Amino acid sequence: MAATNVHAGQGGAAAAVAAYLHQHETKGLLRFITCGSVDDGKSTLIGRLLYESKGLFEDQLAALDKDSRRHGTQGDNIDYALLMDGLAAEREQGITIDVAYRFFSTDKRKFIVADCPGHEQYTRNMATGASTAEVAVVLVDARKGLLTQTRRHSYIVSLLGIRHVVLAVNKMDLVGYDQSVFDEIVAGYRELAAQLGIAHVTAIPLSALQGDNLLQRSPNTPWYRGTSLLEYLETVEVAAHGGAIGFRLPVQWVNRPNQDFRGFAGTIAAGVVRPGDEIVALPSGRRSKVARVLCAQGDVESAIAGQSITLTLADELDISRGDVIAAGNQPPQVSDQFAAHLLWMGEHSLLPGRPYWLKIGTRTVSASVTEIKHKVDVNTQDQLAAKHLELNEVGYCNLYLDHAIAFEAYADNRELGGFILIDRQTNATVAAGTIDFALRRAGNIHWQHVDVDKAARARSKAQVPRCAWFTGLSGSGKSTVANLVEKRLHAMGHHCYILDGDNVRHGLNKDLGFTDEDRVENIRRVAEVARLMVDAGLIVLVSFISPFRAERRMAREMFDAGEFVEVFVDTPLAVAEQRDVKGLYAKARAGRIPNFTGIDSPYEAPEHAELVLDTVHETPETLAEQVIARLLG
Ligand SMILES: Nc1ncnc2c1ncn2[C@@H]1O[C@H](COP(=O)(O)OS(=O)(=O)O)[C@@H](OP(=O)(O)O)[C@H]1O
Ligand SMILES: Nc1ncnc2c1ncn2[C@@H]1O[C@H](COP(=O)(O)OP(=O)(O)O)[C@@H](O)[C@H]1O
Repeated sequence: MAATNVHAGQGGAAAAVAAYLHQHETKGLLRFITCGSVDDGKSTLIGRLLYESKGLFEDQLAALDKDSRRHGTQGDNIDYALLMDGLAAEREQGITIDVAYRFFSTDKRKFIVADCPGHEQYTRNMATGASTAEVAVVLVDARKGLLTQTRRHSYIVSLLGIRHVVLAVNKMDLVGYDQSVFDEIVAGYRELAAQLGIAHVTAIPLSALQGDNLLQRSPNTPWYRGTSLLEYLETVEVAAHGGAIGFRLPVQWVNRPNQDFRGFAGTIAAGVVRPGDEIVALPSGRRSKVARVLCAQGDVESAIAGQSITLTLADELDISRGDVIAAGNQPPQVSDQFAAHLLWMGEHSLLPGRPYWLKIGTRTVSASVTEIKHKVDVNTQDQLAAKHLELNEVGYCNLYLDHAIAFEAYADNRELGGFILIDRQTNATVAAGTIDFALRRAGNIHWQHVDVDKAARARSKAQVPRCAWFTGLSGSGKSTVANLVEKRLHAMGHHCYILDGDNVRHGLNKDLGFTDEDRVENIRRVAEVARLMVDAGLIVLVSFISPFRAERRMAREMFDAGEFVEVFVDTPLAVAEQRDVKGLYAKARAGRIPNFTGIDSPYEAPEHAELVLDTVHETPETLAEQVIARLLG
């Protein structure tokens, strides 16, 4: 028996975990999570499991060596990934997760326990701990019975696809080992489990403190005929996720040491592979056959889920990191739109329409939530309307990706169905997600070919289409300068159009106000319109406050290189407020306009604008000339 301890966010874990797993290599591994609060006796239970199993050693491990596990390097340690894979990849993104991993083993199995504290940050902590666990031990205090937190934890357990739950009814000694107390709690829990779709529930009466039914059956509960907790953990059969589906290899890197060898390396997410198997590379859909399957020791006859391999193929296919090589006769789906659950972990709320990085398997693409269908009260599972998601909230959302990816429903395969969302400015992990299904409309909408293209339209107008994107505070001078620019360009015979916030908000965007989420949508829509206008060959002048960097960046990325010219109308707040052309600042200061930019709603100044206009020292005419020079240059 051996046990060791590692805290996520601390670590040096790579080497220690690798060493630990190697030492017990021949035994099966079970990952489980414990949920419940300290009051329920969770610490006692875990401590006792480790202690009573004898031979305990505890070892605090030094800080995680970030470099050692940077993705895409050859040095990625596979055993380490065993622990840190899946949703747990967020640690790399700098999120603080309060999950303690402990390791111990018996003669029969080795175990990794993710111990998540039950307090405040439960959602993201549990998401982290549960994302790789096969079993959840849900603790209940026999005196208190099922609590809101039992419901909450069980919901997250079910959401993250844990199929085996141990209902550990603890502190049985304090209710006199009364069978009726136990039976009542179990009956209540079975009802809950049925609602949540948890298939396998095993209830065990325990006293963590006294050791009843922990390692052996206790004489204090003669009416209980089941196994002890440890026996259960040693023997429970957990079918591998994705066992029924075909071979899937998310490609981690392409190994090309010389011209003669081109291998695709990664960890098998599901299924089995053998030389000669038909495969399909996704999302490209190209087909070939497996030539060789290589493990660390060299060529092998077959490899299975969980193993790290390098494949070579019979044909030269263009496959790169992030692609999925899959069984040719049983490929996963490919889509760019999904319905998914999101567990929001970000300090700032989720804003529909804002692009985030979505990381699934080894692939990273840009994605945004197009709609929050509802959020879920994690305590009651009630579905509530929502415009945004806050820290620790769970929402059911539609997502749109800028590239199609190979995926599987999370219920079928955690590797290809679980993802994280990453904030593009801060690189922090802001959500864990589970794919439910692809939206059918994704497959039904295709790009329609048109014969007259942007270049032809631009030629007929004898101009280079561009988008000048004016951003700045209200009253900074966006409209004034944009107007002058249009007037002059028009006089020169150019084809222009001004999209002004005030005007567009009277029509296309009249349903939007000034909350963060409405501003995100406001900018998304006008950026799409501007893009269409540039595609039509026009020079477009967008004059919106556009206060957030994320949306200005999104707008920029909609255009071809050189088309987007960000113009920062750089007027200090004090100056804009003094001008107060429309009297809005006075109203905002008087508290009559909530969420006013610069007053109680942020303005994030551009960091890399193509042009910065100084309206304090230059005249509008001079500034207009600067913009024109840039647009026609
Ligand atoms: N709460 C609040 N905050 C900021 N601005 C407000 C607000 N309420 C009304 N207005 C008026 O709306 C104009 C800004 O609209 P935009 O579409 O450019 O704003 S944003 O880009 O969505 O932030 C802005 O026009 P400009 O002064 O031309 O910038 C204001 O006149
Ligand atoms: N150098 C300058 N550039 C632009 N506007 C200026 C300048 N100096 C003073 N102003 C005045 O500032 C105000 C800017 O208002 P506006 O153009 O409507 O701003 P915005 O569109 O950014 O809300 C106008 O009254 C304009 O005359």
